Amino acid sequence: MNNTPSTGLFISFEGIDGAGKSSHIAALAQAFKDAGRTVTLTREPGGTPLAEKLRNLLLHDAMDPLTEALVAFAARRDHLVQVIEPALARGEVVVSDRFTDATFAYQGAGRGFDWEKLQTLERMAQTGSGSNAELMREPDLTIWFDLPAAVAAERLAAARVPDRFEAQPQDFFAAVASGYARRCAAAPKRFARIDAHQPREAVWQQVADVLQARGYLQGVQGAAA
Ligand SMILES: Nc1ncnc2c1ncn2[C@@H]1O[C@H](COP(=O)(O)OP(=O)(O)OP(=O)(O)O)[C@@H](O)[C@H]1O
Ligand SMILES: Cc1cn([C@H]2C[C@H](O)[C@@H](COP(=O)(O)O)O2)c(=O)[nH]c1=O
Repeated sequence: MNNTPSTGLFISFEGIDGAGKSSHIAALAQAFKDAGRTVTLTREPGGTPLAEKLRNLLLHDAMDPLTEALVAFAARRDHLVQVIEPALARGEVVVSDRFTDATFAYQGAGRGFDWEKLQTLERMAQTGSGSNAELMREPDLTIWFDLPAAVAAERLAAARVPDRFEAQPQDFFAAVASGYARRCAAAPKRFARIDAHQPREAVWQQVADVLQARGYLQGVQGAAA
């Protein structure tokens, strides 16, 4: 079946490390494919060869908060120009594991970097990346997995060796979560808050309900693995 519409759809997933986004992102991408859509599944920082190199620096090399923000936005600009805008122009669904809200949450609320300067960088990096020079590209929908920092820490302790961010103390993640809450309050139409402190099936049901309520996907089946 090829019912690809002429306009694309851009969905980002956000949340503190360990909030449980990963398996649901894959399941959502599959649900769109089952509905006949072409999906570009991507992530930030990353998504292009250059941005993946910048990701490696961001996750493993010590740097000050402004440098972190500049690296994140440099990676984002390349990702937008090389991958996201072309996919949206082809009418695809772009599903990204994190986007700009992560920079506000981690570098802004987490590291304490100036919120207004981040807004300036956001406008610079996300304007004129596609065919419409005036447009500041933002996701059509941001699915925010809200989970207490203490619960995320328990989940991650059992899961994997931490990178530079995952090794931060719980206070840092509580601050990051407050950054997401601030972005959500500023853009309530774009954001959908998911209560991620639930069993996987219940979390998936919330994601499916959001997609259905917004008319992006009907009759979504199947819980995330
Ligand atoms: N609803 C859930 N209940 C309990 N454990 C969960 C749930 N969802 C995910 N987990 C577990 O928590 C850990 C972190 O999940 P996951 O890697 O999906 O998080 P994430 O948000 O993608 O994290 P990151 O952004 O750091 O990559 C994994 O071990 C996963 O199996
Ligand atoms: C986009 C973005 C990400 N980060 C942080 C958030 C996470 O700790 C890592 C990415 O790891 P993940 O396992 O792929 O979630 O990077 C950041 O600090 N700033 C950003 O803009």
